[in-house]
This record gives sequence, C-alpha cells and structure tokens, in this order.
Amino acid sequence: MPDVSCKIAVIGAGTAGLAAFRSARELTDDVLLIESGPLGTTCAREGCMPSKALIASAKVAATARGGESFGVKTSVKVDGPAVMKRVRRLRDHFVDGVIEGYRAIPEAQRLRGRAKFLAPGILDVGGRRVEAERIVIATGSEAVIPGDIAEATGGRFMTVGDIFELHGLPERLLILGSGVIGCEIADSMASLGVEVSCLSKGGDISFLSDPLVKSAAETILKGHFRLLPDAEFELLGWEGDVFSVKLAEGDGPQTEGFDAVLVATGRKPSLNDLNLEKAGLELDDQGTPQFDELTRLCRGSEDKPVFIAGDADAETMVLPRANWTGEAAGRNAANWPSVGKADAPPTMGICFTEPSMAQVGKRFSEVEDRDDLLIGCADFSDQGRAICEGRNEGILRIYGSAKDQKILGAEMIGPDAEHHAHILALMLRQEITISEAQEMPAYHPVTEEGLRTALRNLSD
Ligand SMILES: Cc1cc2nc3c(=O)[nH]c(=O)nc-3n(C[C@H](O)[C@H](O)[C@H](O)COP(=O)(O)OP(=O)(O)OC[C@H]3O[C@@H](n4cnc5c(N)ncnc54)[C@H](O)[C@@H]3O)c2cc1C
Ligand SMILES: NC(=O)c1ccc[n+]([C@@H]2O[C@H](COP(=O)([O-])OP(=O)(O)OC[C@H]3O[C@@H](n4cnc5c(N)ncnc54)[C@H](O)[C@@H]3O)[C@@H](O)[C@H]2O)c1
Repeated sequence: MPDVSCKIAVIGAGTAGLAAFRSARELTDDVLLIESGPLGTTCAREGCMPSKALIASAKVAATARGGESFGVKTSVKVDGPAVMKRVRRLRDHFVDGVIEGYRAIPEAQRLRGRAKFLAPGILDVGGRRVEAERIVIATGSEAVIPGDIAEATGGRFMTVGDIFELHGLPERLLILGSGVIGCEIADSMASLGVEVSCLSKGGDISFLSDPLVKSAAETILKGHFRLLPDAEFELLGWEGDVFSVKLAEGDGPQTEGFDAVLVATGRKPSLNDLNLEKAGLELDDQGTPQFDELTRLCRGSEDKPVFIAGDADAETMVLPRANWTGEAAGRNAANWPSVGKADAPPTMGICFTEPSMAQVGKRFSEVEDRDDLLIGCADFSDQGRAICEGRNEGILRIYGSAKDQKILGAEMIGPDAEHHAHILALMLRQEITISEAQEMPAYHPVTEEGLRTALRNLSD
C-alpha cells in the first residue's frame, strides 16, 4: 500500500507549482502539493521582489544625486545597512504573504519533503511513498556556477540570494555575468555608490539581441558602472579579504582587487534530485524532459502523465511564464486525458536597469532573416518629454512583417521601456495590423510619442 495516493501530485510550491495546484483544485480536490524548501517562492525570497526593492533605493539615490542639473541641490549619503534592512523587510513581507496562502491549503493536500521518482507515477518524498495518477514538475531553477569560478574563488562567492543577506554594501563588487541579474544588480549597486565591475563572456547584455539596441545599452550602462560584456580576464583568487582579477583593458593587463564577488552566470532547471531517469520520460542531452509547449505534457509519459511548468522546463525563466505554464499544467493534469492547448501570452522580458531594457514578442535574432522584415525605430535622445526629465537616452526598435502586415516583436532600452513593452504586448495579443497600431493615440508630451514614432516608421 502506498503511504499516500492521489490523482495529481504537484512537485514544487513556487509560482508555477502554486498556479498548477490552484488550477487543478478548481477541477478536483484530489491534489497534493509537495515542497522541500523554505517556502515563499524564488520570486519573493530571492528573485523579483528583493531585487526590485534594492533597485527602488538605487533609483532614489540616483535621482537625488542628479538633482543639481534640475536646480535642486541635495547632499546624498547612502546608508548601506538601512538600504539592506529595507530590502529584507520588504522581502519578508512578500514571503510571509506567500506562506500565509500556502498554510491556508488544507493539511491533507500538502506534503513537506524532497520528491524523487521511484518509477512512473511513483514518488519518494522524504521516505514516504506517493502514488499519483498524474504529476506536475514545477521545481524551479538554480544558479549555474562554472567550475573555473568555483575553483578560483574556493567557493567564496555570492549568488543573487546572498546579496540580499548583506548587512551593508561592499566597496568594490565584482559581478561575473552581464545577463539580466548581472545588469540589474550592477546598475543598482553602482547607483548606491558601490564601485562595480561587471565582467562577462560572449558579449551579452541582458536578453538583447538587436545589435543597435545592445550597443545603445552598452553605452548607457558604461556610464553607470564598468561593464565589459566580452572581457578577457583571469580570476587569481582571494588573498585575505581581497579577491584579485587580472584584466586586459585599455593599455594592457592589470590586476584589480575586490571585496565581494557575485556570480550571475545563468540559471539551470532544478531537476537533479528528481531521479528523472526512473520517470519514463524522454530527456534531452542536459537531462531536461521534452515536452509540448502549449499542453505542458512531457513526451514519453502518456501512460503515467507528467506535466512540466515554470523555470524547470529550461525555457525563458520569468514569472509570468511560470504562472501561465503552471495554470496550463494543473488544468491539463486535472482534465487528463482531455488536454487543451494553453493560450500563451506574447513573450516579454524586462530588465529593470535605469533606464529599463525590454523585449516583447519575437526578438531581433528570431526575425532578422525574414525577407519581409520591417523595422521601425525611435531614438529617445531627441524626445521632448524625455529631454524635460533628463532621461533622453535609448532606442526602441519594432519588427513587423510586410507580408502579414503584423507586428512581430520589439527590443528597446530607454525611458518607460517597461510600459512601452506592455502596450506592444497588448497589440500583439490582439493581433492588430500595423496600420491599426499606427493609429495609437498619444497625449503630449509623453514618451509614448516615441513608441508611436517607431510604429509609424515601420518600413523595410
Ligand atoms: C534575482 C532574480 C530576479 C528575478 N526578477 C524577475 C523579475 O523581475 N520578473 C520576472 O518575471 N521574473 C524574475 N525572475 C524570475 C522568476 O523569479 C522565476 O522565473 C520564477 O520565480 C520561477 O518560478 P518557479 O515556480 O518555476 O520556481 P520556484 O519559485 O523556484 O519554485 C520551485 C519550488 O520547487 C521546490 N523544489 C525543487 N525541487 C524539489 C523537489 N525535488 N521536491 C520538492 N520540492 C522541490 C523548491 O524548493 C521551490 O520552492 C527573477 C529571478 C531571479 C533569480
Ligand atoms: N527582470 C527579470 O525578469 C529577471 C531578473 C533577474 C533574473 N531573471 C531570470 O533569471 C535568469 C538567470 O539570470 P542570469 O543573469 O543569471 O542569466 P543570463 O543567462 O541572463 O546571463 C548569464 C550571463 O553570464 C555570462 N557568462 C556565462 N558564463 C560565464 C563565465 N564563466 N564568466 C563570465 N560570464 C559568464 C553569459 O554570457 C551571460 O551573459 C534569466 O534568464 C532571467 O530569465 C529575470
């Protein structure tokens, strides 16, 4: 006899798992939510929310520091311990909110422990055997630590969650990786007065793929902190409290010292402990299940269905996606064998630097080879409202199809980019034509006039 048997077991009580649990429970009470970690979700505990709390303090510091050019004089002193205390207070508030919701779930529907597959449809959870007719994997992701970095630092480095545990700000911070985490933390720490060097490999700046937008982003961010997206460097190691790096920049190699090291070199799905080889699933070379994007059903699992959602699927790791994939997985698990295709929203990425970077729909790299490609551009350096506010930097590029007369996507950095991305996402969602989009109303003076300019000059 199994210790527990249920119709649906959801592994992971993060954003995706909670969404799967909720949508399954609308259709059946026989759902079990399994969680091994500290609860509270990655988003609230070490992701979206504490990072945005840090960024909020940074924005206040940057605005205050820039006051003089507006005729407003202030003397700015950043109180590092107070900044970090606020970050933790807000983080705890968000985490507590999630935990409260978790505790409201009837006890019979939740189980604490690390799940691993014993066989298709059978899990071990901390020594208890769970038999489930259908399973949802929503185990999230974890930081990737390249071997050479682990070796050179002797394990003495921070990942992003550790940053929020700091009780003060470091003087000289080395950030490895100029992806989304690297850019957000580098930009905010620099605004808070930390001397930041962000060194990366491969030339990436967050998720940008459009060379013109990327080049604008590089120029803007280089004005805030030292950014070398494709750096030549050698990690020398710690000597006492100083971590040394040999760096080729300008006149030749030089050695520099840092007080703290943040590794932000990417994330991978947390699947290692799941014993997936016992689950009867088709796995790729990395050990990630193969699945259908819109039904979330894992290939090879048709007898004992397994669905996957959130960061665990190794696709774009952002919260809105964790939500919709979780909902779709939970709904299809409950409705099995009748599975429906999810109505996936347009992809969106926002990197909360100042100004923010954004991507919506298809990225440039996905459309650049089209022979009917239209591109519309707006340059914010000469944009009225942005000039008034001293935020006149950045560009926005929109991609369209001449054949279908549809908007395909956009990439941008500039004032209010996060909001422009949302307007474009709505247009993509509603599948309006380019000429309909060009009728977008705009008040004056607003930065949305820049967005309208880009729409109006969509041409080949
Ligand atoms: C620093 C940072 C900033 C971010 N900022 C943003 C942002 O601004 N906007 C945005 O949209 N996205 C952001 N993200 C991404 C977003 O946080 C994630 O995409 C999202 O939280 C993923 O949710 P999830 O449910 O897949 O994973 P999680 O929330 O990590 O949930 C996975 C759960 O599974 C549990 N688990 C794992 N293995 C097992 C097992 N074997 N048995 C039982 N339980 C298990 C874990 O303990 C965890 O609770 C950020 C991420 C980071 C790291
Ligand atoms: N605002 C947001 O939505 C938000 C914020 C933070 C994180 N996230 C999510 O978290 C995920 C992980 O973020 P991330 O920034 O860690 O990953 P990332 O994949 O965005 O960037 C990793 C960067 O590290 C570089 N790199 C890899 N190996 C390296 C090495 N050995 N030395 C130096 N650089 C190296 C890569 O070239 C890349 O630029 C993102 O994909 C994103 O989906 C989202």
